[in-house]
Amino acid sequence: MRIKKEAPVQKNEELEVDVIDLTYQGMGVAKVSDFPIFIEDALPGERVQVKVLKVKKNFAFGKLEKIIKASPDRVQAIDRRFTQSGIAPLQHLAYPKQLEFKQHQIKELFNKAHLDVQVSPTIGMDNPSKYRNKAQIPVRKINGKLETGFYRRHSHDLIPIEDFYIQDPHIDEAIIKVRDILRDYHVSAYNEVTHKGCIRNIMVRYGRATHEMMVVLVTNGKNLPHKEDIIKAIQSKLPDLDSLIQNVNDSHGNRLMGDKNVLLAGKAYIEDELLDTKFLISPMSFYQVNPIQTEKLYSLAIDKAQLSKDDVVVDAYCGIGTISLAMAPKVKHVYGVDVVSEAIEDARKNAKLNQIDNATFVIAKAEDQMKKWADEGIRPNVVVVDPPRKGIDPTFIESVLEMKPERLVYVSCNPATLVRDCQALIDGGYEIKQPVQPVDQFPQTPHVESVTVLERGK
Ligand SMILES: C[S@@+](CC[C@H](N)C(=O)[O-])C[C@H]1O[C@@H](n2cnc3c(N)ncnc32)[C@H](O)[C@@H]1O
Repeated sequence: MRIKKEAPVQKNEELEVDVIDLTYQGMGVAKVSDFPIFIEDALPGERVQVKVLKVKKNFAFGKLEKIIKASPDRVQAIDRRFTQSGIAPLQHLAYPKQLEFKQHQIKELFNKAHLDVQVSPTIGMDNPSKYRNKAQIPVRKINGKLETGFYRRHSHDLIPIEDFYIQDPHIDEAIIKVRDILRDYHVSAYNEVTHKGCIRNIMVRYGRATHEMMVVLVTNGKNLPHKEDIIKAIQSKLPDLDSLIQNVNDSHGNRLMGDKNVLLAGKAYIEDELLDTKFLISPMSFYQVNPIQTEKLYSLAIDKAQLSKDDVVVDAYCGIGTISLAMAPKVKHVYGVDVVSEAIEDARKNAKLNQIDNATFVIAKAEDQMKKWADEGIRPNVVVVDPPRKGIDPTFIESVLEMKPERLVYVSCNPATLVRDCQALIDGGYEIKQPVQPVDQFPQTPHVESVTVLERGK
């Protein structure tokens, strides 16, 4: 007979504990008889008083009530709401320590997989705030008023916020202006319980190099009351706005954007520049959110690819062709693939915009297209991957092993899937000889970006 094990802590219990670690989500970890308690805002080395909020089978969540002994790495938090909303959950950790935490996280995951891989110190920012070039801000009604802000973590309760701390201030300013116009015209905010109300969220993109700006009003259905007046008011309050778009999203659930875009004013895209290359960016296309660090990240990826004039490169998960087009002038041909059709349409336009004629872009799942290219006999010397958090598909790895590129440059935003995929590539004969290089794309948050080079063994 199995005996049900009791958790050693109970809901609402008050405890004094030592914080021993930080989770990959940036929460402090304490243990009571080996049972982990995750505590927001607590740092390793601290002794804290916590109140147990929730007890699950294998762990509990605790609320930090009092810091009894503070870590020397603790700094004054800018605003409690940035932790509550998850905008900047590491704001209380000194920036150099955030960089160490990110390096350590990657190292630990490789160690756990018994892979002997070196990890270099994280490349950080001189000014680790106000860096984001994109915001997607939820809109809700609070106390009868349309508000913009961010959700409390693990909930859909909106906390009104005007200064988002990690976003370019031009974006914060635009959101306040648009919010006030929507209030003036009594446009309703979306209510996800009743599925009624008009504005679901406001997306803003800002080109750091070009200062071009796009505002997207995401609406629950086609109707946008007082459309013409709102367009005029936005143009008057944001005279330099380059693109105003309505995105229709009448889906139930958490999808941020719908499939249909209606151009309200200006262009259907904005332009920006990275590494002396120009890019058109449509509302649905992925574009890295920290342009200063992106240049460092891509320069590293390009250097580490050791490109030469006769090389054929595959850039998988290529988005609007950022890496492909920065590499194209150095090689014979680049093949890019992405599953989002708008991104590939942008990539093709971006090739023309930069007078690049040695890049081919395909709309497909990377795993399907790699197999097709392998079957067609395409044999790249270098494969670059920059996948979403879930990493690369096993069938993609099979095609890499068939194509036998000399190098695979892996740009990763999730060290857990990076390590899993590296393991599969190492099993297939690849080696990691150079240290993995983390680059801090998301200061004040626990997100970790890195570049790893896998070389084909002899
Ligand atoms: C992290 S972004 C990288 C984009 C680009 N390399 C850049 O830096 O701008 C990941 C990209 O993968 C694409 N994507 C997601 N799943 C995919 C799949 N199965 N096959 C191809 N592309 C995919 C997304 O559309 C997105 O553009």
